[in-house]
Amino acid sequence: MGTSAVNHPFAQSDPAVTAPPVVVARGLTKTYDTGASQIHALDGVDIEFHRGAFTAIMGPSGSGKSTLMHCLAGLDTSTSGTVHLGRTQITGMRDAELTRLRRDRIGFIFQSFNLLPMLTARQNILLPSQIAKRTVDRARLDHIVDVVGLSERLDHLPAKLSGGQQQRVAVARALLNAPEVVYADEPTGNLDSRSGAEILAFLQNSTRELHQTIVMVTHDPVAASYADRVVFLRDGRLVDEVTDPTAELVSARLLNLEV
Ligand SMILES: Nc1ncnc2c1ncn2[C@@H]1O[C@H](COP(=O)(O)OP(=O)(O)OP(=O)(O)O)[C@@H](O)[C@H]1O
Repeated sequence: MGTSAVNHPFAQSDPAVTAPPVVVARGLTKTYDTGASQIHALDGVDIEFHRGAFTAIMGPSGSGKSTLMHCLAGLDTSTSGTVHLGRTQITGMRDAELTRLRRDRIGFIFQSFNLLPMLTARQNILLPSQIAKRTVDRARLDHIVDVVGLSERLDHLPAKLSGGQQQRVAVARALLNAPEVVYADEPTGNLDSRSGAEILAFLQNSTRELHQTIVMVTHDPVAASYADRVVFLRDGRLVDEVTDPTAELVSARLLNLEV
């Protein structure tokens, strides 16, 4: 009797391998024309992100990490190539459509938290759902707030919260709507190492428990080690990839790219 890939126990249990891709980019390029010369910020990137997988994007400064994330998330337009979110091709969409798509289907976590200072933690978490006139899943809200340890602080303004607590609010806000993908741009860049580790553990748990798909840009090999997979960019091209990374392995691969 033959064994098919579908029946393989590891293939079935590894979401990074078996789940259909949530985000697919093909032949993605982004060229800046500076007059005297052209900068190829992205130079033909093909990449997929699968449901429930936590992926880190790394690479030397100027390698194209932010450009890639912005093009994937519909925050920037590519010069050529395609990006799909599920069955939806987002390249070529008009601004208004992109705004709706980002609001309804994508979660964002930024280095600088991006909370509204006049709103409490609870109001910040609920704001995107209110703007989108979405019914809030109360059980999911309670679960997420509980997991990130914000239950006692929901009525605080951001100014009364530590950086780590503010980022937990941003994580809860990003996860509440169960978006198809969460993009995190240096989410621990402004945090001390303990708060950073907590945030990364929450992100990691959300992929395991809630099957959340997360794509994170980071400079930090320790942060990247929380991911299932690390992809490396150099000069706008994908040049390396590691699964089940350790901080040491990621550091060594990065060092290779910088020489
Ligand atoms: N608006 C722009 N005009 C011209 N060149 C740009 C522009 N934005 C980015 N670039 C160039 O595109 C390339 C990729 O930039 P990008 O910010 O994506 O890199 P990065 O890997 O995120 O860098 P860092 O780690 O320093 O944040 C760099 O050479 C950068 O100088």
